[in-house]
Amino acid sequence: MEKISDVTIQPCSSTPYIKPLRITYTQDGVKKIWDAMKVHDSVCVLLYNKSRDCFVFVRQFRPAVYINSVVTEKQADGTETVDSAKYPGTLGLSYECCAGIVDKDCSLVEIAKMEVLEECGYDVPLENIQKITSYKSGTGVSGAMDHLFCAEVTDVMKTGPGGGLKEEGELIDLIEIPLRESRKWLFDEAINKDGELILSVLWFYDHYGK
Ligand SMILES: Nc1nc(=O)c2ncn([C@@H]3O[C@H](COP(=O)(O)OP(=O)(O)O[C@H]4O[C@H](CO)[C@@H](O)[C@H](O)[C@H]4O)[C@@H](O)[C@H]3O)c2[nH]1
Ligand SMILES: [Mg+2]
Repeated sequence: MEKISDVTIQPCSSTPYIKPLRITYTQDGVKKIWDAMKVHDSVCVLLYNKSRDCFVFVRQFRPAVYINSVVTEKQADGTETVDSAKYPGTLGLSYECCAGIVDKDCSLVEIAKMEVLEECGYDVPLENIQKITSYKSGTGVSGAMDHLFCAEVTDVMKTGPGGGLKEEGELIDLIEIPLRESRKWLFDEAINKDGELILSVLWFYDHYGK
């Protein structure tokens, strides 16, 4: 099983955000091919606002969520289109913890702090940010590391509007979910959520005995 050799990695095409690759290798004497992706590692921060006993999440339009929620139509020139009258943009809205890619030369917790300020407008002291865990995500396709944190904030720490970096085209809504309503909300399958949000909130219940 673990006898891997002759590994090669070849690019298909590449962007600053993702790099699709074809990997060939020999496993237990059998030649194999696997198509995968290099992506950035990421940090993800569960925000709990103590002043109002609520979680603070972000809501964004995620193109990847959208195109995987609709039926596409193949055009004569080979492109695919989506009938947006039939499939509204709401299908691509996703609720997530504040999160960002690890693309700066500073510590993970410092990146977490920056993302909280950029996306949610809270200036949270580093000592209020605690590590939950790190794990491999998307193991079939990317296998990047996700580093999960939890930050306790108060209304006093809210120094800006959040909403993401306008110069990078980010458009982010802040959504507050009261702790007392969160269990039902967490398992409402009609609401698109990232798995790291569910994991972080379950950790919160366990850690704080809620
Ligand atoms: N991906 C991408 N493709 C583009 O074509 C593309 N074009 C521009 N961009 C820019 O990249 C930046 C990405 O923003 P973040 O650093 O905040 O990262 P997120 O997209 O929020 O992703 C995080 O949160 C997700 C949900 O929890 C997790 O799944 C990820 O692992 C986790 O990293 C933005 O400035 C965006 O304008 C693209 N980004
Ligand atoms: Mg983000």
